[in-house]
Amino acid sequence: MSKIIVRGGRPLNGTVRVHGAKNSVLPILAATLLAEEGSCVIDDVPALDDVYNILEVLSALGVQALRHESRVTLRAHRLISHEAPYELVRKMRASFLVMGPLLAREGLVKISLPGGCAIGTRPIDQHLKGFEAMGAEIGFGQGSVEAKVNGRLRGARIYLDVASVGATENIMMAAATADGVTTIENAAKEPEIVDLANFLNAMGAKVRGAGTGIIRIEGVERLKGVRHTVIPDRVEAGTYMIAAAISGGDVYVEGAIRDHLGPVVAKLEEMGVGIDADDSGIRVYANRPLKAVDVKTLPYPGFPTDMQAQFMALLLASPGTSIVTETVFENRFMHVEEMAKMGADIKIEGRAAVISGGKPLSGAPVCATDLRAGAALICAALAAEGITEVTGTHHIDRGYMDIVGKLAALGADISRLGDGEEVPAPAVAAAVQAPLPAAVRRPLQQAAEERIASDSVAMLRVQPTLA
Ligand SMILES: CC(=O)N[C@H]1[C@@H](OP(=O)(O)OP(=O)(O)OC[C@H]2O[C@@H](n3ccc(=O)[nH]c3=O)[C@H](O)[C@@H]2O)O[C@H](CO)[C@@H](O)[C@@H]1O
Ligand SMILES: C=C(OP(=O)(O)O)C(=O)O
Repeated sequence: MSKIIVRGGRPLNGTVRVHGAKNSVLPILAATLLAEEGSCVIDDVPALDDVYNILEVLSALGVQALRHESRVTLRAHRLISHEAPYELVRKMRASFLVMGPLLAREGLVKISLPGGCAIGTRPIDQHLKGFEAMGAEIGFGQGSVEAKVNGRLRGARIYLDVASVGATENIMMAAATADGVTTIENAAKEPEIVDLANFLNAMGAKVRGAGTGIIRIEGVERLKGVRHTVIPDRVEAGTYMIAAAISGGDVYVEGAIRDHLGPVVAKLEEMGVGIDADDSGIRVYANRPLKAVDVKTLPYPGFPTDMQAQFMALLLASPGTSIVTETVFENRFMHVEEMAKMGADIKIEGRAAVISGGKPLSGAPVCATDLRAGAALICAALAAEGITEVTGTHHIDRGYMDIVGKLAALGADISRLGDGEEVPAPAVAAAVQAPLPAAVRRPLQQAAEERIASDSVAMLRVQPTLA
C-alpha cells in the first residue's frame, strides 16, 4: 500500500503546469468510437489511472490505441465487441460513457451497471431515459444493462430531470449520428461538455448550444477521426490554487483558465487570497489572515462539487465559522472524518458542514476515501504541523498526474513511499531534507518521472500497433 508523506509548514513558490482535463478526456476518448474512418489524435492526455482504464475498455471493444508521451492516437474502424467488460467498468464509473457512442455505432450495447461509489448512489436513469426516447429498447439482467435499436437511433426532445454531466455527454454522442434532430433540455453546461461538442463538431457532427442549458444535435451519417487538444483541468488547477493559498505561498498555475474557475476565484478573493489572472494562467498569493466564507456546490457555473473538499481544507485555515453546503452528491463529506484526525473542528448537519476555522492542524495518518478527499487531505497536510501520512493513494492517481513531484517542485516537503517503505525517523529526515528545495526536490522529481515513464510503457502495452 503506497503512502504520500507530507511534512507541513513550507510555503509553496514557483510555477506549476496543469494537465489536460480528466473529465474532458474521458468522454472524448469514448467519442472516438464514433470515428468510422481516419484516426483520432488526442493531445494533452494526462497519464492518469482513469485514462488507462478507459483505454483498456476501448481496446476490449476493438479500438487500437497508441500512446506517445501525452498524445494518444486511436483508430476505431472495426469494432470487435459491443460489450464493455465488467472487470474494467467496475474500476471506473466513467466507462459508462461508451454506452452512447457504442449504441449509435453498433445498435447494440451491453455494459455492467456502474453502481454507487463513496460520494453517492449516482444513478444512470437520465442516460437511459435519453436513449429510450431515441428509440432504444433497454433491458436489465445479471448486473448489466443492455440497449438495442433497430437501424439508427432517432432524434428526440429530451428533458433531463437533473443537469447531469454524464447523461448530457452520453446523449450528445448517441445523437451525433442519429436520424434527425435531438434537443437536450436542462443540459449540463460544464466546460467539458463544450470541449466534447467541439471535438464532435470537428469530427463532422452538428452540435449547437453546448455550454447553455439547451443543446441541439442534428444527426449526420458518419463521423471521421480528427486531431484535438484537451482543455486544461480546472479541478487540478483549482487544487494547486488552494495548495498555494493554504501554504501561504505564491504560485503561478500555468494553463488555468480564469473563466472556467469563476466561483473558485470569487470565493478565494472573498477570503482575501490574492489572484492575478492572465491569458496563460492564474497567479495565487496568500495574504493573511484569511476570512471565513460560506460555499454551496452547484452544477456549473456554480461552485464545483469537485473542489468542495479542497476548499474545506482552506477554510480550516481561516479564523471564524464557515458553512459548506453540498447539493450535488448526497455523501461527499467523507474527508471530514479524516480531517478531524488532524484536529479539524467540523460538524456535519445534513448537507451542510459547519467549520470552525483557524485552529492549528497537526499531522496524522489519514486515508483518502475518494479522489478529491485525497487532494484535500494533502492540502490540509501542507498547513499542518508535523507529518501526515496519506493512504488510499490509488484514488488520487485517478485524477492527479504526479501530484507529489509537482508539489515538491514548488517547495513542499512531500514524498511517496512504496509498499512496505517506512517514513524516515525525524532526525534522518531532517538531515536529508534540510536544504530544500534542490537536495530533496531533485530525487523526488526523478522518482516521479520514472513512475510516469513506466506508466507510459504500461499504456503502450494496451495496443502496441496501429493497423
Ligand atoms: C467523469 C466526470 O466527468 N465526472 C464528473 C461528472 O460526474 P457525473 O457525470 O457522474 O455526474 P452527474 O452530473 O451525472 O451527477 C450529478 C447529480 O445527478 C445525479 N444523477 C446523474 C445521472 C442520472 O442519470 N441520474 C441522476 O440522478 C447524480 O447522482 C448526482 O447527484 O460530473 C460530476 C458533477 O459535476 C463531477 O463531480 C464528476 O467529477
Ligand atoms: C467525482 C469525480 O470523478 P468521477 O465522476 O470520475 O468519479 C471527480 O473527478 O472528482
